[in-house]
Amino acid sequence: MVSAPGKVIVYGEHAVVYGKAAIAAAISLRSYLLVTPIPPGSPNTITLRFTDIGLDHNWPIDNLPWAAFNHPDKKKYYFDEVRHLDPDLVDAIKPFTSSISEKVIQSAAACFLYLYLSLGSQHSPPSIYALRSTIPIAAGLGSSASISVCLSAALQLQHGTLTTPFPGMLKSEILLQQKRINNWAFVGEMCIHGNPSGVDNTVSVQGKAVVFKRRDYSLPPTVTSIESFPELPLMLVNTKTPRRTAEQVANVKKLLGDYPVIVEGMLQSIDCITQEALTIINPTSPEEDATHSSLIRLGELIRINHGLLVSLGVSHPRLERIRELVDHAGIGWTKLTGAGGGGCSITLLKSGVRKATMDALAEKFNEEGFERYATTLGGDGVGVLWPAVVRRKEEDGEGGIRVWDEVVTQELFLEAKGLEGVERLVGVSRVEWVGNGWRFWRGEAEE
Ligand SMILES: Nc1ncnc2c1ncn2[C@@H]1O[C@H](COP(=O)(O)OP(=O)(O)O)[C@@H](O)[C@H]1O
Ligand SMILES: C[C@@](O)(CCOP(=O)(O)O)CC(=O)O
Repeated sequence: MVSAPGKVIVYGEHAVVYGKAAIAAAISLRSYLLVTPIPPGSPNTITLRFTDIGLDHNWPIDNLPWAAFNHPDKKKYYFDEVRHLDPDLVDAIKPFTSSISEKVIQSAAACFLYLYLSLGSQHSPPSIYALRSTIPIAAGLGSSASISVCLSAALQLQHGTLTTPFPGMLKSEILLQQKRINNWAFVGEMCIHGNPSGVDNTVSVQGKAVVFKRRDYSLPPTVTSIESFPELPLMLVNTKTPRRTAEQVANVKKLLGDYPVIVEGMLQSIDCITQEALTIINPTSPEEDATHSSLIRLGELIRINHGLLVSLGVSHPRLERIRELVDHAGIGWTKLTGAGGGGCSITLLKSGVRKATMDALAEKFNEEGFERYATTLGGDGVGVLWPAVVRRKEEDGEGGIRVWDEVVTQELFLEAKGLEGVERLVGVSRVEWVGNGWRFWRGEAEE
C-alpha cells in the first residue's frame, strides 16, 4: 500500500502557473492505494476500484494499446523526464475510457492508464488497484495530485524501479527516487488537468512545506523546502461547491489573453506577496522571528492575495460568504486556496480568539452547509506500508485483551466505514503495525 498527502497553497496559486513562486504545505488528509496481485490462473486483467468516485472498471491487459506506448519513437522509461503528454498516446487511450461518461471518473481512469502503459508492460502481473482518499475531491486540496503520486509510486514499486525506503538509505538515492515519483506524478496530473504547474504533486511527494517556482516548462522547477514552517493557526473550510481545476486555470489564461498588461501586473503582485511572506516565514535575523506582528503581516498578505484572486475571477459567492462570516466575527484573514471557483478557503486565525466566538461561527458554517476540517500542516509526503498487516486489540469480555494480526485485504480496505474508518485501518499516524509500518522517502535522511 502507498499513501500521499493533499496540500494547501498558502500563497501564490494561479500565479504559479505563470512562473511565479508559490508556498504550499502538505496536510494530514491523504489518499491510500492498495495494490493486490490477482492469483495465477485468473483472467489477465487490471481492475480499478476507486470507490470514492464510483469507478469500478477492468480491462484485459492484452487489449491495451501497448504497441502505441512501446513504439520506439514514443517509448518513455521510468528514468525519463516527461514534460508533455504525447497527443498520440492520449488518443490511443481514449477508446478505453470512452464508455465512461462522467468527466471526474474518465480523467482518473485516463491518468491510471497513461501511467500504467508507460511504466508497466504487457507481462505485468494482473492486479487490482483499490483507492480511498480522505481528501475532498475537487476542493482545492490537491486530491488529483495525491492520487497521481500514489499511482506513480505504486506502479514503480510494483515494477521494481523503486525500492521501499529503509533506514540508512543514502540521501542521494532518496532524492533520486522522490524525483522519479514526482516526474511521473506530474504526468498523471497533466492527464487530469491539462496544464498543472507541478506544485501540488511536488509537495505531495516531499511533504513538509515548499517554495515552488517553474519559469520554463522545458526545465525542472526550482523547489526549496521550508525546514521550519511555522505552526500557523489555520482554519480550513469547504464551500462544498466542486469545480474543475482545469476550468479555473483556463479562465485565468483567457483573462491574461484579454488584458495582458493588467493581468501580468496582478500575477506579479501575487509573486511579491509570496516573496514578502517568505521573508516573514524565514527570518534572516532573530528579532524578525514569528511574533504577534509577523502573524498580522502574514494575515494581511493572505487578505491581499485573496483580493487579487477575486479580481482574476476565480472566487465564488460561497467563498465570499465564508470570508464575510469570518470578517464579521473578526477572527482572522481568509483566502481561497487552490484553483478557487468553489472548493476550500483557509483562514489564518488571530491570536486570542475567544472560544464562544469560534463556536458561534462554527454553528453558522453548519447552518449554511459549509464543512470545517481539522488538519495539521507540514506532515510526511509519499510513503509505503509493506507488509500491510495491522495489529488488532479488543477486550475479550473476561477482563483480558485479545490481540491478533490481520492482513489489510482489499475487502477490509474497501469496506472501512467512511473517512474515519480508512484512517483507523491504515492511517499513517496509526502506530500498531506488524513489521515496520509506514515508511517515507524523507529527504533529510543521513548521508
Ligand atoms: N478519491 C479519488 N478517487 C479517484 N479519483 C480522484 C479522487 N480524488 C481526485 N480524483 C481525481 O482528481 C480529479 C479532481 O482534480 P482537481 O479538479 O484538480 O481537484 P483538486 O483541487 O482536488 O486536485 C477528479 O476529477 C478525479 O479524476
Ligand atoms: C490553480 C493552481 O495553481 C493550483 C490548483 O490546485 P487544486 O488542483 O485546486 O488543488 C494550478 C496549478 O498550480 O497547477
